[in-house]
Amino acid sequence: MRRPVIGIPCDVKFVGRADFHAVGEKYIAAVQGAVGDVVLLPAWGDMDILKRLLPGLDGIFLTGSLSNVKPSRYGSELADPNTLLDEKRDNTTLPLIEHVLEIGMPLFGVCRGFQEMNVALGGTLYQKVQEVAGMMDHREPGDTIDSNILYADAHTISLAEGSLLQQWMGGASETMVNSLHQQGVKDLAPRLTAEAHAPDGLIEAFRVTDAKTFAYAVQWHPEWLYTEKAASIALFKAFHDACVEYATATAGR
Ligand SMILES: N[C@@H](CCC(=O)NCCCC(=O)O)C(=O)O
Repeated sequence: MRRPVIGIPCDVKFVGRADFHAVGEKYIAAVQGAVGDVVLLPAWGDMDILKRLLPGLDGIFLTGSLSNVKPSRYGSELADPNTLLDEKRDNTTLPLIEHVLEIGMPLFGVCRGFQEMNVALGGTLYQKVQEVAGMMDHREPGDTIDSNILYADAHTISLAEGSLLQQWMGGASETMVNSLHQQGVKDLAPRLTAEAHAPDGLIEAFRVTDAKTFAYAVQWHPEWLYTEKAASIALFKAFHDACVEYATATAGR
C-alpha cells in the first residue's frame, strides 16, 4: 500500500513586491505527520490545472487563514472595507470543493476551510460573530504572538448525539477547542449536517451529509498539538483512513 498524497491549496499573500503562494507550516506538518505526503497547490483559480493534478492525489486539506471568504460569494456586501480577502484562494477552493465531493475524494476543512465548504455548498457566513447579539467573541487574544496562548483551549463544544465526531471520539459528548476566527456559519448549506456547537450555538463542526467518503470540517484548529488532543487524533485518523481507502481504490486507474 502506498502512502497517501494530500493536496493543500495555498493562500496568496503579498510579500514585499509580489504575490507568494504559501501554506502555514503547522498545517503541512500535521498532514505530513498524521495522513500522508503533502503537495502544495498554487491558487491559480483554474480548475483545468487542478483536474490534471487531482489524479495524483488521495485527499484535499483546506487550511485556516487570516484572510476571509469574499462576502459576495455568499450574497452579502463587505461589512468592513479593511477585511483581509484572498480572491485567488476563493477562486481556487470554492470550485475545487464541489469537484472533490463529486469525485468522492476525501476532504478535510479547517477554520477558513470550514467556512469555504459552507459557502461553496450554498451557505452564508457572519462577517463578525463577536458583533452578533448573544454570540461569544471567538477571536484569539489580540495582545500576544505566542502560539501557546493563541492556540490554547478557549471554549467547550458539545458534540451532537450520534455524530461522526462523537463516534470517532469513543462516545464523548463535549471537548475543549481553541478559537481564532471572527467569521462563522450563519446559514448552514443544505448539504451539510451540524456535528458540534459552541456554547453560544455557533456551529463548530459539520459533515457533508451525502458524501461518498470523509468530507468534514471544523471551525477550530486540530492541527495544533495534533498528536495530543483527543479530537485532533480522532479527526486526523478518520481523514487518514479515508485517504488510504481512496488511494487503494484508485490504484492503477
Ligand atoms: N479569517 C477567517 C478564518 C479564520 C482562520 O482561519 N484563522 C486562522 C488563523 C491563522 C492560522 O492559524 O492559520 C475568520 O476570521 O473567521
